[in-house]
Amino acid sequence: MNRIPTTVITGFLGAGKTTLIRHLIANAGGRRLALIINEFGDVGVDGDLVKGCNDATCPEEDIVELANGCICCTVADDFLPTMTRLLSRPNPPEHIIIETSGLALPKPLVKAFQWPDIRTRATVDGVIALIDADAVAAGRFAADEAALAAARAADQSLDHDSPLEELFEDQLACADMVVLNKCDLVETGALAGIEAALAGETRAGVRIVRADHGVIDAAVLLGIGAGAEDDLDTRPSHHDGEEDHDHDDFDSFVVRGGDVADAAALADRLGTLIAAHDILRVKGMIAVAGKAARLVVQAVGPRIQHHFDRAWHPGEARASQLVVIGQKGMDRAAIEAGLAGVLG
Ligand SMILES: Nc1nc2c(ncn2[C@@H]2O[C@H](COP(=O)(O)OP(=O)(O)OP(=O)(O)O)[C@@H](O)[C@H]2O)c(=O)[nH]1
Repeated sequence: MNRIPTTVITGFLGAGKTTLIRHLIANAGGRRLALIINEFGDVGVDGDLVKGCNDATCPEEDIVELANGCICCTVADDFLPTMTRLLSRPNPPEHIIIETSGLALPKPLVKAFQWPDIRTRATVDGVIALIDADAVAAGRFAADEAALAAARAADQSLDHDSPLEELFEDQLACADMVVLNKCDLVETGALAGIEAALAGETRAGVRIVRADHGVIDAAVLLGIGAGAEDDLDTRPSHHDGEEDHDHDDFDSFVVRGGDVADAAALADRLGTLIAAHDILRVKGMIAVAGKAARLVVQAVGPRIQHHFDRAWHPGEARASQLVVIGQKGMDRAAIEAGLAGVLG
């Protein structure tokens, strides 16, 4: 029986997973795709952005959102039933793409493909780890050795690396292919050094491919034929042997508002708040006063981008909402207060 190939796209918050998937859908070479999109925050922004593509290769009914928690922790409750439903359709997709949340560990998801109900009908064609070249160059995943030493001194039982570093390593160690994305933001001369460092974290023989805006040929990404669920032992994780893991090191909340009078002032305020607080990622949709289109706002680390993506649909409530994801303990009240003045 032919098993449906499934590609798992992993990568830290804001690495460019949704951007890559949008390009893949638009250039799928006629393959009928289904998409499972997982997000850490309560509001599904990525699903909305991908549905906005309106591409016949991946119609809206073939896009399933699993918001509200990382897929690695909701495997049994959310992922397995969703996958079973997709596989049981009278006309199942030819290839399934799963976008994990930026904080998800890929290994528990791959392991789910060993479940009896799934393993006869689907296989993991490949795990693709997206790496934000700009963030690596800025040292955002490197451990803050001084802070770690201080934390260990305060708590003798602390034996793990920084949460960001551990996630980064887990995602790389599970990969069949690494995409070094956002190369446009880094000096070309620095890329070879980044690649050499990444190669030290991957399994032997894993290819590293450079990209801007996730532009990679579908033939490179799909059809790897890895069968990743069959060689999990070669994919080490910091959480091997643990019954359970959590994402306690990270937190997220949603800030809502109405029509925003001044989008530039909002971006400025976001920049100030990101610099002052432990914010890792902000994304959402904004209603701008006097504009028929909605503004998509994206912040990855200190870099903030915004663009109008489409007109508000008739009957759709004009509303502004931003998902904020950061390190545990970020000052939510101060961030909310900071945004309140500019969020309408
Ligand atoms: N300059 C540049 N920006 C990029 C590139 N790829 C993605 N971006 C931008 O980075 C931001 C985040 O991209 P997404 O595709 O949403 O990242 P993601 O990995 O899906 O984010 P999460 O789902 O929140 O983890 C967006 O503003 C993108 O436009 C790239 O290669 N170069």
